[in-house]
Amino acid sequence: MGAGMGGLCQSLCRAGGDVGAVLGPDDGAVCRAPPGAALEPGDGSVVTAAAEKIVAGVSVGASVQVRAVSHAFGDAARPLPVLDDVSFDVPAGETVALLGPSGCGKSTLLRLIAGLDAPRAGRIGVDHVRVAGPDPSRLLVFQDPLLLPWRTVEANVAYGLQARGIGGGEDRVAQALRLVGLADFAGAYPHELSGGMAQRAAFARALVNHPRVLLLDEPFGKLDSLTRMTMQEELLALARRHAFTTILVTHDVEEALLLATKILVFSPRPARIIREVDNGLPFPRFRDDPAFIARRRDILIALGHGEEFAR
Ligand SMILES: Nc1ncnc2c1ncn2[C@@H]1O[C@H](COP(=O)(O)OP(=O)(O)OP(=O)(O)O)[C@@H](O)[C@H]1O
Repeated sequence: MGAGMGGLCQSLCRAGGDVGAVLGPDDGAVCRAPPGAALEPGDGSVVTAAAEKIVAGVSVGASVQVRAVSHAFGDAARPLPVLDDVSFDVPAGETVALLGPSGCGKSTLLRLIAGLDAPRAGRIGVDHVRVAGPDPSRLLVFQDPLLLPWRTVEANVAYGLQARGIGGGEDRVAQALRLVGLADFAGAYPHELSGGMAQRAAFARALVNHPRVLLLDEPFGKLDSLTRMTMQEELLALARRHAFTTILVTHDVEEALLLATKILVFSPRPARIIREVDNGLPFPRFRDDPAFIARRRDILIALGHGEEFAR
């Protein structure tokens, strides 16, 4: 993704806010209004302001509000509580990392922000507008690239646009492939790609939709450590240059510290935020920086690791 990323900010950035209720500042109240219902006046102005910025070419990510979100699977007789009163904000253009034990509820939270499921309690907003369902401005990228094996890279990336009936997609597809450094592999099939290239294609498939919020669920989890480092650097460059908002689920504390401006540490299921780390380390960040090491130790201890493993 390093090459060819310049000059694409305008194309990546467009209005894509949901039409729904407005979320206010940290009121934390459990939402009883149906999705799409206005909770407070003034919703239109937020979207309009964002659209104006985008037209002016400044643009970019959307802010995300998570307010008193609780969620459970199962039914009333046998509920499986997964999220417990989770609240946080992600300012537009920033990267927040979610860390926590396996099975605590991180992916569930991403799915709720994506609008694939509705929280049982609480509210989620994008630019203070309530999330009422999935939207191409908020996209998930998974650990597994999930490419369609019978389609070329280009056709995989174009798939979402075609499904939505968006014409003139060729330029957008070419742009997205350039952005992730796969321009020369547009005609390749997934089986001809390395793991890293396949994951780049998955990123291109998201970027072609001009997302304002990228939801990344352990996106580098299956890559070897060197490819992983390269992809981390490339994601960082991409996110910083284009300023989309990123919410990253990872098990890798160093990855969180390298990429995120804020790190949220969750308890075992049902996930509660047990530690919030403001990661104001300047870029470029170095793993051997004493401040980096201190934060790493702090987070590992919050995750329940003993002193000897936290060093
Ligand atoms: N659709 C579902 N129906 C029932 N239970 C589910 C569903 N999705 C997830 N769960 C359960 O919810 C809990 C949280 O799952 P989730 O995938 O959100 O955890 P996670 O923190 O992302 O885990 P990991 O880090 O291992 O990926 C788990 O106990 C899981 O079995």
